[in-house]
Amino acid sequence: MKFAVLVFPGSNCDIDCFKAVEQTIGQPVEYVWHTATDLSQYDAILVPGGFSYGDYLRCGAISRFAPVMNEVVKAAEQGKFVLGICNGFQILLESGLLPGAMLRNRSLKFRCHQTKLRVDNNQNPFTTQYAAGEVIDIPIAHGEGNYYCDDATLAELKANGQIVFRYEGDNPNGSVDDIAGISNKQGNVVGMMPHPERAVDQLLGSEDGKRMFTSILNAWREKHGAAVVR
Ligand SMILES: NC(=O)CC[C@H](N)C(=O)O
Repeated sequence: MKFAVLVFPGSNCDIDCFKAVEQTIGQPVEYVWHTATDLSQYDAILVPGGFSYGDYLRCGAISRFAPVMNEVVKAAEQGKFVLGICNGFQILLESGLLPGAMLRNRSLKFRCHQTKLRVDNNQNPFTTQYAAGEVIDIPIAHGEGNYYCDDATLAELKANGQIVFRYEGDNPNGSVDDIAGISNKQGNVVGMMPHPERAVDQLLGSEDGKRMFTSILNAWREKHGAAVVR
C-alpha cells in the first residue's frame, strides 16, 4: 500500500505524518508537492497540518486551489483513502470534499494540548481497530478548529454515521455537537482536528493514534484480498 503526504508551502506536520506511516505500518510513503498533477500511484493521501499559505484569508482557503487538490478530489471519487489532519481537515472542508466549515476557536486562542476523543464510528476504514465508544488520547494544536455546520447537515452527518470522533469532556474549540472529526458519506474521506500522527509512541505522550494507521492498512488489505494485521 502506497501513501502520499501532501506538502504545501507552510505545511509543518508533513514529516510527522511521513514518520508515523513508516513507524506504525512500514508502508512505502512519499512527499508530494502541492503542484503535483498525478496521484494515480498512491492508495492513500494524507493532507497534513500546518499553516499552508500562512493561513491567509481563512485556513485552507488558498490551498484548496493548489493543482494537487484536483487530484485529491479524483482520488476520493475513486474510493481511495484521504485523511486530512488539522490544516488538512480545513483544506478538505474548503475543497468541498467534506461538509461544513471551520471557525476561529471560541476562546479566540490557539489551543495546543492533549485531548480525550471518543470514537463514535468504528466502522469507518480509519477506525476499525478501535472499540465503539472508546476514549483515546490525541493532541490538538489549532486556532481555527471550531467546526460548524447547519442543523440539516448535522442531522445528515448523524444519520449516516459520518461523525467519527467527538471531544469527550472538555470541548477545546466550541465545535458543533463536540465534533472533532467527520467523514464523507462513503467513509473514505476523513477530516479531524486532533493529530493522530503525534500520538504514535509513548515518548510523545500517547500511542492511541497508531491504530488509525493500522486501520487504514487493514481496510486496504481487505479491499484487495490480502491478510489483515492485528
Ligand atoms: N496544526 C495545524 O494544522 C494548525 C491549523 C491552522 N493553522 C490553525 O491554526 O487552525
